Amino acid sequence: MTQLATDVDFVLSNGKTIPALGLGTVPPEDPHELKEQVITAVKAGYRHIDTAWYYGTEEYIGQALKQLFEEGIVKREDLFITTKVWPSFWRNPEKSLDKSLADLGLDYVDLFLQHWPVVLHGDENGLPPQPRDKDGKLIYDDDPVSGIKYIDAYHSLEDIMDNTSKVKSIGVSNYSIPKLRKLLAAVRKHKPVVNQIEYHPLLPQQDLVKYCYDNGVHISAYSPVGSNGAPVLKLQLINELASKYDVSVNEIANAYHILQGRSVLPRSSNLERIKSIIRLPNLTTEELNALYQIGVESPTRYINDEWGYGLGFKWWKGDTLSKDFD
Ligand SMILES: NC(=O)C1=CN([C@@H]2O[C@H](COP(=O)(O)OP(=O)(O)OC[C@H]3O[C@@H](n4cnc5c(N)ncnc54)[C@H](OP(=O)(O)O)[C@@H]3O)[C@@H](O)[C@H]2O)C=CC1
Ligand SMILES: O=C1O[C@H](CO)[C@@H](O)[C@@H]1O
Repeated sequence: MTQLATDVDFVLSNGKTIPALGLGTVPPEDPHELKEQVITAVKAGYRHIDTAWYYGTEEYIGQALKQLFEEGIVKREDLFITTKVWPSFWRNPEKSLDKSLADLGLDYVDLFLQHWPVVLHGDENGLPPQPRDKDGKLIYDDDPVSGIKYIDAYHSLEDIMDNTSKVKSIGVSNYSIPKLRKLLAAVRKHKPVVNQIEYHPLLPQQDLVKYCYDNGVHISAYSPVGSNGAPVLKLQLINELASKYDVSVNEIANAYHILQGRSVLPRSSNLERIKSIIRLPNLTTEELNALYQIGVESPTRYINDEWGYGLGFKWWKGDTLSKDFD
């Protein structure tokens, strides 16, 4: 019998567990749809929801959670909820967290992530999320290459861990090896337990994954099918494996991560899809390696946001900074 992805958990470096399959919540055109997506996912067995202040979807997730708790479908402690602080809110991550908690209707999150190792010039409410000068250029609060204020922002997450009960664990997202190296050297007490990054067969980045593994940082893979348009699902090998194991292409894309110890965060507006992509086919080591090899020749990153320039990632479209950035 095929195992279920919803039955798999991983242990983080602080001893807490993270469910392998998490629902992504980047907003669809109509963010109200998130409520039904979350209810559908939890009823199908998902226990992990990935969100962020930046997505503007937390109030709809909160409505779903309220209903699920009231109906007795799950209890708060059954779920693993992640939220994130956006770069423009870097001066006061606790305020960002408080807004997220209020919208989610929760008194704690399981994981609070620094969304990017970048500091943007927002006001005390993190607005605007993308501050720009009159020429349309992003306004940073430091130089994106040499500045280390992103580490100050991480220290604020450590303070929240120490002084409140609003988070169970803290971590990071979109950290490259050079950024992570600097952060790990500067951590006061609470190492990041997770690095959430784009990862799929068209974007192999074993060096970053190995660095995280060696340092006890769990990888959560975002955009597992390559985001909008789902380019990963068009790969011939993914389709062949789906036929061989009699599962959907999405389940192969998820299994690629889960079988290698990474949690994975698929998103869908299609309720049938959310429900049906929970099987975990037992791919062989050779098949996992073959999936990895697909992108080695010409890797493609689909989340190439401007604030990712110069962070030391390989293959960032439009990034003119040196690959040897440190
Ligand atoms: N930390 C970070 O900076 C980031 C975190 N994330 C997190 O990761 C989550 C997932 O990443 P995301 O970029 O949203 O996208 P995904 O890689 O999960 O792709 C979702 C898209 O793929 C489509 N899709 C999925 N399956 C199929 C299929 N079988 N056929 C056709 N289309 C399909 C979906 O369409 P449909 O709706 O029709 O199913 C949707 O448009 C996010 O929602 C967010 O929670 C994402 C980006 C950055
Ligand atoms: O989490 C995120 O989602 C958006 C778009 O997918 C990206 O900018 C951000 O990091």
